[in-house]
Amino acid sequence: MTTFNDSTKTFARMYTYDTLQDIANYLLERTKLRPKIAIICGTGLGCLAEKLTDTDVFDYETIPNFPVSTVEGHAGRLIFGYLKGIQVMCMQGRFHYYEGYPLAKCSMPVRVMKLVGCSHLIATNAAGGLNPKFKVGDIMLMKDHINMMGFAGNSSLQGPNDERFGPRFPVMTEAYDPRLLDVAKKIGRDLGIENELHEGVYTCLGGPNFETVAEMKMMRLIGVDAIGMSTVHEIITARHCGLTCFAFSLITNLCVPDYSYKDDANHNEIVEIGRGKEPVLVELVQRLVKNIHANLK
Ligand SMILES: O=P(O)(O)O[C@H]1O[C@H](CO)[C@@H](O)[C@H]1O
Ligand code: HPA
Repeated sequence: MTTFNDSTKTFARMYTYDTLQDIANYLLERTKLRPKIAIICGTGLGCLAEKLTDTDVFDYETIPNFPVSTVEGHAGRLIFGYLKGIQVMCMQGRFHYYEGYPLAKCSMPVRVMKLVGCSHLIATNAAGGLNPKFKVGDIMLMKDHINMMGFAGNSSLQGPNDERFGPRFPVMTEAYDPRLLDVAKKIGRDLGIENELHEGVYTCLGGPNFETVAEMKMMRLIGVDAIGMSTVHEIITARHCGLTCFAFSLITNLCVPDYSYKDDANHNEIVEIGRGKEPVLVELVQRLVKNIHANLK
């Protein structure tokens, strides 16, 4: 019988440094672009990738050893291109634990980004707003996260550690780069959206079910502001291999810890909210990319 731990270790062994280097080489041999900045598009946020110009596009199924996206709102393409003249690589569609992929597999594209030559990761997601100040359509800049799945003994870094990626015990105290957080807040003020922009703590639950009222109450008690089903393991993998990280959540629904609240979360609406916020999200990411590029060493 295959146990949870066996399959996690199997995937960790499957995505060895050499296998991931082969994937990176496959891409580098097929694009002339050498981006330093990688972007992961969350549910309904694929519009960011549509803004790239002069692109080289790789459908996930054409990349050796790459998983495929199975979720509505995640196109399943890796795109190299220019965002307002700056080279980026963009995942239009990510992998989630509830799709049946172990966390190491969900976040293995982050190591490919590193091996392609990226130094920065911008991760985006759709999330349920638990902080009562949040409204649907607001943006929460991720200041920190609580790794609930890690508490349960599940990590993208489980299994043998390859020091070429990073240390066995990586530090997570500055998982989200404080300078980029300040830059994003300034961009928010410049765009006049400071009233819709918050900072907060995100958590990733395994999904695919949304939360019970009791679970929401518990999350609020421990300091969570927004709940999703992604990003945390990507950031952990990215920090492990030395990428500078920035992430934000688009609040697509409210998590109201009250049995009388009847407006339940719904995936189709979550996708639509993301699409509706396209102009402001694209502008935020474009300005952030410009700032990162200007400060590259
Ligand atoms: O985190 P992203 O990929 O944005 O997607 C979020 O939206 C989906 C639920 O509608 C879940 O997959 C959740 O994680
Ligand atoms: N809970 C968990 N994940 C989510 C939610 C939510 O309310 N909204 C979008 N992703």
